[in-house]
Amino acid sequence: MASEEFDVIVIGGGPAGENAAAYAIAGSNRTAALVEHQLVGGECSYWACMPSKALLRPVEVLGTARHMPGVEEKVNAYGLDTEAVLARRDEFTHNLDDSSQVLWADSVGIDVIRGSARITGVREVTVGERVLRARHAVVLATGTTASVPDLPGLRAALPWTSRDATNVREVPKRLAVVGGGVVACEAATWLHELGADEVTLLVRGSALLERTEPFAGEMVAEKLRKHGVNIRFGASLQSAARPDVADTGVGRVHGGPVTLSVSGDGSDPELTVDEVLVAAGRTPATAGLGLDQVGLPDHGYVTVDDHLTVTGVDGDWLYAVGDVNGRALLTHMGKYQARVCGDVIAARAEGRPLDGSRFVASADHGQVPQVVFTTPEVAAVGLTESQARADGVDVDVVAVDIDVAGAALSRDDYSGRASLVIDRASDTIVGATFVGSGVAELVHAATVAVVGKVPLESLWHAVPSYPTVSEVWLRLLEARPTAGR
Ligand SMILES: Cc1cc2nc3c(=O)[nH]c(=O)nc-3n(C[C@H](O)[C@H](O)[C@H](O)COP(=O)(O)OP(=O)(O)OC[C@H]3O[C@@H](n4cnc5c(N)ncnc54)[C@H](O)[C@@H]3O)c2cc1C
Ligand SMILES: NC(=O)c1ccc[n+]([C@@H]2O[C@H](COP(=O)([O-])OP(=O)(O)OC[C@H]3O[C@@H](n4cnc5c(N)ncnc54)[C@H](O)[C@@H]3O)[C@@H](O)[C@H]2O)c1
Repeated sequence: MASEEFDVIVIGGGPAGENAAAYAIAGSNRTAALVEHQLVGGECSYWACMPSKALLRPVEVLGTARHMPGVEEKVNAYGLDTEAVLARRDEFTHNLDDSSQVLWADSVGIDVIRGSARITGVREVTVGERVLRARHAVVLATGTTASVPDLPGLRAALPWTSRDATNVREVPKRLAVVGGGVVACEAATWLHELGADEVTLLVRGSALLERTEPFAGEMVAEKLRKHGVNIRFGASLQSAARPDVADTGVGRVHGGPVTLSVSGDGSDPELTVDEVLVAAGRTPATAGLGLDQVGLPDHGYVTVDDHLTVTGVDGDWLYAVGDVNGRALLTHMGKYQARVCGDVIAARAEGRPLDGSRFVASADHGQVPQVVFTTPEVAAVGLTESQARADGVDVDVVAVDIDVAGAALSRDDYSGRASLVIDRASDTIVGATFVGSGVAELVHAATVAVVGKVPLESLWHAVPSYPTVSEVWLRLLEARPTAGR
């Protein structure tokens, strides 16, 4: 077996892995290998964030146009042009060709190695016949894959996962979606608009988007229902039967009708659909990765400290960034961790102390922003009221409808709501949630306030421009009894 040496070896070429490799060698003559067994760019670029947002943007634009006098008269008779929407999606995913990402890797001095990697010893990674040795660090960035519950008949029915939904080629007319989380809500939104006439969400809990403020899930549910999506809460999938299964490829209907057995919500116990999309969370891609070779459990999320160093392994050489550490399953958080991790590797390689906040992934703890691109959008950062109370924080909560001039101007049917969770002791915001059209771009101001621990007294002087949706900040501050008085 050939043996090669690199300063840094990264396993997994998704957004987290790419950034960890780039930061670890930036401005130095260190070498890095990035091992990828599918496409450089990872789940995000080809099967997750990029295609899903490319599919959702036209839905939002059409929704706005349909509520804008002067425009609505021109568009109301039409739906989306499915072919054009899918073609634009394919442009964003580069038709599943990663050559531009590989060129970028090359340009920053990263060697891309194709193949499936596994750890075979301390600082040692094996890819097929090649044994790679790391002088300084090995970074795990293998991400997650879609979880498909082990229910009778379900896996045999070849259900859709998020990859099929984002890479849709053939829109099923009757669709069941298992789950009520982010993937379920977003996918139901675009698939319904692209022509899935009968969409049923099977949600085992009692709310959508359970990790957000309750009003967010309620507003998304209300809008989905208004658009004709059937949401069954308390509905538990028991089994699936698909007599005519066909492996037609990603994004195509996988055979004949599927009959689902559903219990718990008192509604029809049998549901027959053309396709079932399982959106029931993620499984870390650690099975077979050789974690047991270094004394770690051989599956599950990999636990790290705030330097992204894997806990339970001596020598500070093994790191894990992105989805695989289970801290925050979001691209921007994986890339943030990667920047911290790369800086830590560089500092340790150069014998510099880890002095300063740049070397600590502090935002992972209660300061995570997220945008859910549903109709309406949900944008949130930090803690919800219930999370803050569970953490023992004494909080005030203010919530107002987004009823400002900027909102009314942006579309005629604007309806939205915003809330702040305020730590009474420090008079700072520990959480913020916005629901409404276009709120995706509103959340970063809240992130700055949360991370910067900006006192509300100071925020009173951060004057939102008129007429913008951001004016809701003023309404929120006014809604707090003592604000600015
Ligand atoms: C439908 C959907 C939509 C999403 N939308 C958003 C969004 O809008 N915004 C957002 O922030 N997040 C979104 N996410 C989450 C986001 O996709 C993930 O958080 C992100 O991809 C994680 O990046 P990563 O680099 O950790 O892992 P991944 O992107 O999963 O990349 C891991 C890479 O490692 C490779 N790999 C795995 N094992 C090995 C091995 N043994 N050897 C070699 N290579 C290996 C894989 O092939 C893959 O390329 C979405 C997720 C889904 C499912
Ligand atoms: N816009 C975004 O930021 C975005 C978009 C999509 C996905 N993501 C990320 O991807 C991750 C995965 O998304 P997701 O929607 O798959 O997961 P999720 O954790 O958000 O939701 C999973 C849903 O499936 C349900 N569920 C879990 N196990 C089940 C079972 N056995 N039977 C029936 N229902 C079950 C849960 O109750 C929940 O409703 C999320 O953590 C999210 O952060 C982000």
